[in-house]
Amino acid sequence: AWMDADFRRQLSARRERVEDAFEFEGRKVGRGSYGQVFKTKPRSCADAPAGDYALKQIEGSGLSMSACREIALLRELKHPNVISLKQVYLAHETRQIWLLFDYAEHDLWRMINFHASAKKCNSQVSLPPNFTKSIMHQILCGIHYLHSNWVLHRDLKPANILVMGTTSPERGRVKIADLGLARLFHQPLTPLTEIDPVVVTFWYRAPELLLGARHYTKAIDLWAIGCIMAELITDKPLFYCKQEEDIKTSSPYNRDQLERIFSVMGFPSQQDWRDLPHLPKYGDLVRNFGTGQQYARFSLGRHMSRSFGMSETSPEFRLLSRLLAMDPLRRPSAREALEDRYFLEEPRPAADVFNGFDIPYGKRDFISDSSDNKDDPARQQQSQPVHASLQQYQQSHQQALLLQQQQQQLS
Ligand SMILES: Cc1ccc(-n2nc(C(C)(C)C)cc2NC(=O)NCCO)cc1
Repeated sequence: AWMDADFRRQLSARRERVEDAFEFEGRKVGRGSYGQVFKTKPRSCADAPAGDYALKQIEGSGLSMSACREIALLRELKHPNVISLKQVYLAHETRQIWLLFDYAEHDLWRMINFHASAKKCNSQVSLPPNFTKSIMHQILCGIHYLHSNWVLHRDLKPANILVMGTTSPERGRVKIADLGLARLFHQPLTPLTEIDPVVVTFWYRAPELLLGARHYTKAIDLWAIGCIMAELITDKPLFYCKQEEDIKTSSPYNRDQLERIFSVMGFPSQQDWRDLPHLPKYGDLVRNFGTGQQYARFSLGRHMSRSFGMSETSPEFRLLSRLLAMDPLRRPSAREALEDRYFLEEPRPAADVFNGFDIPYGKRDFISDSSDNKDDPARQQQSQPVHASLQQYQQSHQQALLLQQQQQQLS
């Protein structure tokens, strides 16, 4: 052994063990190919400040490439809208790696599902008028910070946008994370067969990626942010596309996903996207879609006004259509998006996206070990029956309303 045995024994005796410092038994809130995440509190003896933490046990053992990347990346990054790594624990006996993060009670995937269910049950959930604007502003601030540090996210989607809960001092603050599985491979053309066969959604993938672009770019992240903005407005994935379970494609070209994009956006003309013919899969595109005449009457404006009564002249729509430019060169940078009129006019974006309103969403459920991993959000399944938390919300909200009415009658 390269170190003196006695010295090693001393080090090992002094090393803080994660199980001594934190209580996490039976408090698993997430699991995927990346490992598993627990909601945890520091034990009284630990020197961590009180409050909830997320403890991530990284899959595999020893310093894997992905563990190295995650630690090296996160320890350099510090921004209010990016998840922050608090501590790293190396369990030498089991060669396990544990990462400690601040705990985020909510994420956009669960929040949007909650609103979609509420709409289906025709029950109203009250949210501040600047809710979407506040969330968009903080996502763009976080991505602007990452992009200025030359960090691309590569897998932005609602499940990766966390929001701090009411027990956190940062109530209602957005934290960009990567709970991911696509994080393991940088090349956009990695055959999905190599990635865990969990269903990967293409709904947020920019058209150039679907047409074989070889490198991720900042513009690819901005496209995904446009998709998230539309979903926050309508509570539906803009480019929702049914996909066969455990899609085992090795090609980046996904005809159904492209078809969905064209049926919302229309088909890009030569003027819209000059470099389109230079993309690797342009031949497949022409073979499958010809000149795209069948999409001539479709446009984002038509889709958003018909499906949501949104005006094509509103600042909200204008920013959305800038983010969803088919040609990546025409999409704004994060900074240009932040300077858009949408964020300058009333109501202004708020630091607490809930703006002091009650937070209607339930807490995360604990995952028992028996249930298979169908629960992880990457499968776009619901871990908690959303209507359960909806009922809780209605009951608590109902009581508050009754109390208010009684008080008004009394006064
Ligand atoms: C292998 C690996 C996995 C996740 C990350 N990663 N990257 C980021 C950004 C948002 C800074 C880009 C955040 C993370 N990691 C996490 O968000 N970890 C907490 C839940 O797993 C990096 C590398």
